[in-house]
Amino acid sequence: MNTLYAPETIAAVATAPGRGGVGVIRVSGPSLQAFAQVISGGKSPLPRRALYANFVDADGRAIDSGLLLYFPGPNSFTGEDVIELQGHGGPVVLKMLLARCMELGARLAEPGEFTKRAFLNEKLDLVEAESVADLIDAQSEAAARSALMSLKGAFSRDVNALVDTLIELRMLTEATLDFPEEDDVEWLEKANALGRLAAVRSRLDGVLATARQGALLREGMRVVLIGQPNVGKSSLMNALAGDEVAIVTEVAGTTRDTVREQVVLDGVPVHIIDTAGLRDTADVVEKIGIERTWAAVDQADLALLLIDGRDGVTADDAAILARLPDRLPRVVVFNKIDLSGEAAGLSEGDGHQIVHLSARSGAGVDVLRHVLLDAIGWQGEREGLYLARERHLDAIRRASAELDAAQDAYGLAAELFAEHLRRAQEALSEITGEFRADDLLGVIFSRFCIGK
Ligand SMILES: Nc1nc2c(c(=O)[nH]1)N(C=O)[C@@H](CNc1ccc(C(=O)N[C@@H](CCC(=O)O)C(=O)O)cc1)CN2
Ligand SMILES: Nc1nc2c(ncn2[C@@H]2O[C@H](COP(=O)(O)OP(=O)(O)OP(=O)(O)O)[C@@H](O)[C@H]2O)c(=O)[nH]1
Ligand SMILES: [Mg+2]
Repeated sequence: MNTLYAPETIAAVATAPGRGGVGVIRVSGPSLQAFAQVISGGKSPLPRRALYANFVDADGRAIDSGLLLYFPGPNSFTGEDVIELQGHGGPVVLKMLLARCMELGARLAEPGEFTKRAFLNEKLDLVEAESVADLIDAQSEAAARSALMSLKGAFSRDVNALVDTLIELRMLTEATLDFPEEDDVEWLEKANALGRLAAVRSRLDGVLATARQGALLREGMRVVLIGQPNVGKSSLMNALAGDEVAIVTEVAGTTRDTVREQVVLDGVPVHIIDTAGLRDTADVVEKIGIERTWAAVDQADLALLLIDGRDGVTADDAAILARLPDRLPRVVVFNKIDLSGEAAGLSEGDGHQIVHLSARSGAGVDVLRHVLLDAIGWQGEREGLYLARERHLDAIRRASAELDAAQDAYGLAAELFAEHLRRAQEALSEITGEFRADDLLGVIFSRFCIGK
C-alpha cells in the first residue's frame, strides 16, 4: 500500500473548534476498510450506512461512542475511501479521537486537502472547489446562494460551453490550414467564422457581466469616511452599522484610530472605515491617527467626504478632495440636515454626487446606501449569479482580449486567427482548472480551513 505514489491517509476535525453537540472527524485515504473495523472495535460498517459503535483505543477502551460512516471510494466526497467519526463535540474527546486516527496511520490534513483531493480525483473542478470555501465564508444569504450555484456547476457549465464553441471554431479554422491551395479568408468567410466569433464574444460578455456582479457579492467594497473633525463621521458609521461601534462626542478629535466595521447592503459586504478627523495638530497621537486616515484612503474603493452641511464645502474640504488619489471615486455627504434645514436627498456636485442626510436622525441614510451600491455597479440580486473570484474575472478578461486580437488577425492569416482562439480557450480553461499554472493549486487550497 505505501508505495511512493499512494496518497497518504489524512484526518482532521471537520466541525468548528470549540464545544458542540456533535463533532465530526473526517478521514480520507486509499483504503480504509481495516481502519473502520479497528476503530469501531471489530464491527464491519456497511457502505454509506450509519454504524453506531464505540470508537476504541489500542487497548480496546472506548474513547467515545458515536456514529461511523464509511464511504468506499470512488463514491465519496474526495473520491478516496472516506470515514467519518461523528462523536460528541467536545474538544478533548475530538483530540483523543484524532490522536487515535494518527496512531492508525493517518496524518493531519493540510488546509483544504480534502477538497484538493476531490479536485485531483475529478470529483469537483477548480471553480466548484473554490466555491466550497466561498460557501463557508459567505457573509450574506445572497453570497451563499450564489456560491452554491457555482458549487453545483453553473459557472463551470457556462465556461465549458464557451470552451467547446471555441474548440469548434478552432477546428474549423485549422482545417483551412490543411488545404493550403484554398484561399484562407474565402474559406473562413464561407464558414462564417466572423459571425461565430461574434457569437462567442457576446456570450463571453454575458458571462463576464454575471461573474462581475457575483464577484461584488464576494469581494464587497471598502468605503473610507473622511472629513474634518466633528462633522459626524463616527455618527454616520454608527448609523450605517446600526450599532454604536465608534465613540461619538462633541469634542473635535474624538476618533484617533481607524475603526472598521462590516455591514451588508443588499447582500453585498461593505467594509466601512471611520477615521480620525483631518486637521493640523500638534498632538502626537492625533498626528499618527491622521497618517492612518491617509493610509486607509489608499486602501479604499470609495471615499465618503463628510461635511457639516451648515458650513458647505470649505477651503479645507476642497484641499482634502484635491489630495484624494485620482482613481478613487468619491461621494460628498452634507451631514446634519436636521440643523441646516435642508431636505434629505441627492444632488450633483463638481465631479461627485452629494448626499444630504442626518447621521443623527437617520434621514437620508438610505439614499446613501443606494449611492454606495450604485458606485460599485451593483444591480441587485438576481437568479444565477455565480460567486466569481478576481482570478476568474482576470481569466475572462484575458480571453476577451484574445478574441479582440483574433478579430484583428482575421483577414491577415488563418494561423494567427487560430492562435488567438487557442489562447482564449486556454485562458478560459484556467477557470475550471483544466489548464493551470503549477503554483495555482497551492495558492487556492492553502486558504481553506483545516478539515475542508
Ligand atoms: N457529514 C457530512 N456532511 C457534509 C459533508 C461531509 O463531507 N460530511 N460535505 C462535505 O463537503 C458536504 C456534502 N458534500 C458531499 C459531496 C459528495 C459526497 C459523496 O458521497 N459523493 C459520492 C456519492 C454521490 C451520490 O450518492 O450521489 C460521489 O460523488 O460519488 C458526500 C458529501 C456537506 N455536508
Ligand atoms: N444635530 C446633529 N448632530 C450631529 C449629526 N451627526 C453628528 N452630530 C454630532 O456632531 C458631533 C460630532 O460627531 P462625531 O460623529 O463624533 O464626529 P466625527 O466626524 O467622528 O468627529 P472626530 O472623530 O472628532 O473627527 C457629536 O456631538 C454628534 O452628536 C447630525 O446629523 N445632526
Ligand atoms: Mg469620529
